Amino acid sequence: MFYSFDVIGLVGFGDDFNQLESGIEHYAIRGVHDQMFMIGLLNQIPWLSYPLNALQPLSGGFGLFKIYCNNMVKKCALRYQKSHDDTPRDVISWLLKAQSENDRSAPPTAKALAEDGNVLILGGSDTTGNTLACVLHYLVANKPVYKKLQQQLDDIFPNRERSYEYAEVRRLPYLDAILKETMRLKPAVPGGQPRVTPPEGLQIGDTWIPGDINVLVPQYALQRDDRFFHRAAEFLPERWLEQRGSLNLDERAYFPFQIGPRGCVGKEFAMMSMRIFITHIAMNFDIEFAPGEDGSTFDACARDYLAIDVGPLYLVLSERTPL
Ligand code: HEM
Repeated sequence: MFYSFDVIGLVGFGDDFNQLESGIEHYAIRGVHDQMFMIGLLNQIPWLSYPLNALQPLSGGFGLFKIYCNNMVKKCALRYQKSHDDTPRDVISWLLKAQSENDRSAPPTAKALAEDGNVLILGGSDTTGNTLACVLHYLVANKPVYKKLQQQLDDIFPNRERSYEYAEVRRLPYLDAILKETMRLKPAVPGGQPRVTPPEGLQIGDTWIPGDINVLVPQYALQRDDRFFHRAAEFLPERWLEQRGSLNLDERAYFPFQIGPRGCVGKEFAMMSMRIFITHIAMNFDIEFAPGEDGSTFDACARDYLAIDVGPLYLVLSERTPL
């Protein structure tokens, strides 16, 4: 979790949350986590979030998070004003550049830019962090899968870290199959996001939905449905490889990043960040459940707080012997 927040802080603002280094959860992130229940609830009642957000004392820890992000956006603006860098190294500075060039993709106001800062950190952190925790859980619970991944990495990188190249990792189908299968069973946004039907209403198959109605299509339910995925409850990375035809009955029911114009803008970045994390762990460490841990509570207790919320998972990592 610390990893994903630090990475998105760097990519978003050019400044990380220093969590990996300090080992301490940043106060702004703790603010978000303390209010996950409320964030999940308000996702179902969107109109209520506007007055609550406007009243700073009611928005509590989440308010602190927003203040922190707004300050980071201002810091980026000062830095950009000084440098007018043509090739900035963080997303907010790219948006500032777009604003200064009157590009049509630029956020129209300072408030919109600040909102982009919040959404970027929220969208790019717990999603990736919780998915990675789920990947580790499935890998430890499915030893042969982990061993096979380690073997493939050893074959490609005979000198491990010294020969590591992301371009090779990107071309590793088995790794992507593991990530895809994890996101099928534990999608980071499990309950879907609300959409409004067009004013004239919508006919879907035999079902008529009137206009201006909030609808949700929950990834979690569809991606575990036996009508679309044979042996849907099982973790089977092979379903994305050699057994694709026999195990995946209808892949249109798979959409962990959503689809369409409001789908995840960070999809490629998320995949890259997760590939890098998992491959470094697998190359360098063997993993076991910690004494007293069997992963069952972690597996059973994931909750839908807009992003998936997973409990603690206690693992022991031991350094692998050199090749
Ligand atoms: C495993 C990782 C991730 C998953 C599964 C995921 C999933 C999603 C989903 C399902 C949505 C659509 C929400 C909706 O329907 O309204 C979304 C939106 C978004 N995601 Fe991701 N995401 C991930 C990582 C990231 C990362 C790393 C970033 C940033 C670099 C990011 C940035 C965003 C943003 C900004 C939006 C809002 C897009 C908009 O409203 O137009 N996401 N994500």
